[in-house]
Amino acid sequence: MKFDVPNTDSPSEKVKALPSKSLAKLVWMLVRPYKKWMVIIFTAMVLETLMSLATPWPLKILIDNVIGHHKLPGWLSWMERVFPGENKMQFAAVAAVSLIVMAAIGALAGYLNSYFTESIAQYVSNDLRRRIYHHLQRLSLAYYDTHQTGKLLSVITSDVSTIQDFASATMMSITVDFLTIIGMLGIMFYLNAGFTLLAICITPFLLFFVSRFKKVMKKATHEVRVDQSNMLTVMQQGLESIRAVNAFGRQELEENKLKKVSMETVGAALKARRVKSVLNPVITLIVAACTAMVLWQGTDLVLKGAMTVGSLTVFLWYMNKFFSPVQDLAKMTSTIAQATVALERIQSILDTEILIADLPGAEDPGRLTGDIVFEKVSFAYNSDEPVLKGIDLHIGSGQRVGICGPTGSGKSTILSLIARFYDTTGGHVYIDGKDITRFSIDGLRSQIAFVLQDTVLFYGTVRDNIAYGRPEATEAEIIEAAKLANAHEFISHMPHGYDTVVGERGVTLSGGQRQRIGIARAVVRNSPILVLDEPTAALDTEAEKIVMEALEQLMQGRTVITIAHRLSTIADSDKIVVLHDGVIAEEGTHDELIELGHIYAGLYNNQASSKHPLHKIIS
Ligand SMILES: Nc1ncnc2c1ncn2[C@@H]1O[C@H](COP(=O)(O)OP(=O)(O)OP(=O)(O)O)[C@@H](O)[C@H]1O
Repeated sequence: MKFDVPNTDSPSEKVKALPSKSLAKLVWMLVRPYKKWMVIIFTAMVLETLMSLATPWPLKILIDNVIGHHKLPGWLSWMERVFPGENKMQFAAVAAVSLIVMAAIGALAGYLNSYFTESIAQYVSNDLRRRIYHHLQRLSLAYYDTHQTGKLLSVITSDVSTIQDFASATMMSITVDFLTIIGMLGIMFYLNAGFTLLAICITPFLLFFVSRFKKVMKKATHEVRVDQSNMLTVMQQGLESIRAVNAFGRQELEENKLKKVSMETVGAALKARRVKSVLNPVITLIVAACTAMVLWQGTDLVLKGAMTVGSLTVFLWYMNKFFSPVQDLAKMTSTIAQATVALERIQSILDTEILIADLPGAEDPGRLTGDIVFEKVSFAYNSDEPVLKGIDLHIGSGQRVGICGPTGSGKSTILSLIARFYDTTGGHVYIDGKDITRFSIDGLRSQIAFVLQDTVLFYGTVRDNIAYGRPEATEAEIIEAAKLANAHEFISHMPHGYDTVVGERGVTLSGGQRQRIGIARAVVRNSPILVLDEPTAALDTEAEKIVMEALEQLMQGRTVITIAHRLSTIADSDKIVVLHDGVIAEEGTHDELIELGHIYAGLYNNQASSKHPLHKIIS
């Protein structure tokens, strides 16, 4: 069977509707594209319920009208016309056939029900995963300063799969159970109103139990999920840093960390289990007491001739079945609690405002020339600790500016502000005379290329890694970029050239080779502003020389801002800025600063003679 899948290919459209105000709204947003399927599912559920409700009636007819001697009820009098005479086995045959027909209709409805429910569950979890990831991709870096990746991963994987299970299994049975309860109550009233009231009287007690336990379950479930996330974080960090763990021989420490969080998860899960285990026996006892009452009183009625044996049998069947959906609903308390907690955790991510967002009317800047002005710029990661204090700086287009200063003086922070990884807490940054907050973020960042201390290689081919700077780059552009970056030669010697897979579990590259791929990536991006954050700091002299040659090619015709501890790297810059404690302590060309004979001069001379990195000397 093949059905059209609703087109939900553009999560960005939906994400615009966020933040979602309530869980119900979030659920509705998720299932809305599948309205047609929901109608099919609901119809199938009603049919399935009707067939299940009708199941005991052939038995009643057999007991009362075939084996017993009661007259057929009015609505079955047509059977006497169709099968005249005393051959009651024909009635039995009709009852038997009707059982099969009902089972067949029920089975078909069940098939449609689970087919579409499973489909919705799969598509909804796909939408949800993509929606969360889409949102995470656009959250400000400040969000990641306070949220661990392991916890976010656990939401995208475990919480989404909890919702999927809930949507495919639990939601369906809850609806069927509700429909069954309503249908049964109607028929039971028809059979014996008194007994039915007995069942109804007990229901509020059951619901009271269920709701009391639901609260406890939800709390326990929440604890379990938090502990599971912690566990994932510990494992992720332990495995990610496996080299450091081995180098320091701290395997046991890492195992103990896992042991601790793992035991906490077990503890929280056991708390939930205690609550869950009490619930079922209580309900089973109540149900048994109720059934015993009907059995006792019902037999009395049958003996007095006030009720037929068939009716009592059917009533008991319903009674038993009536409590089973109620019992199911109670059992589902924990599943519902898990789904609610999962949705809440998902919603807490989706409701996080994208801290750095396009302002209304933000425009694509087009090709910038790269004239950058910092005007009284202040910044603090935490409101009480300013990192930059009133920075005034002009970097002309095509200029090369070097920034140096002791560790923690705010050098990288200045670069982050240019690309709007963070927004200034005071003052403004202008590029080409326009406040950068008036540019669209994507447009602004497309004008900046970064080469950082350590180039991250993504799992994929060398070609893809270079094209990461601009996916539409042609093969010729990629090779040209690699040549400019002094990378073509070593790439050509790799087992599959540009098709060699690198990154995690791919071919391992040396630091210098990685940097040259990073430079090729920046060349391909071809943006007017180039940001170099200690691109050669991790390299030995030989590798540094090759990378510097490549960088020289890359810097041609661009505005370049370089952070360096090794002052020789920035000595020939058009301007050198010395940052100290969040303020610009000195500014000028190398010669001017040497002549000034102050901080820079002292450091340069010291470094030249002792080769000590700047930060060690200053701090
Ligand atoms: N994401 C962050 N959250 C909170 N504080 C931060 C964050 N990043 C940096 N800082 C703090 O801001 C200050 C400036 O950091 P920054 O990375 O800009 O310095 P830097 O001069 O580039 O240092 P380094 O030379 O070591 O790279 C430091 O005190 C640092 O601890």
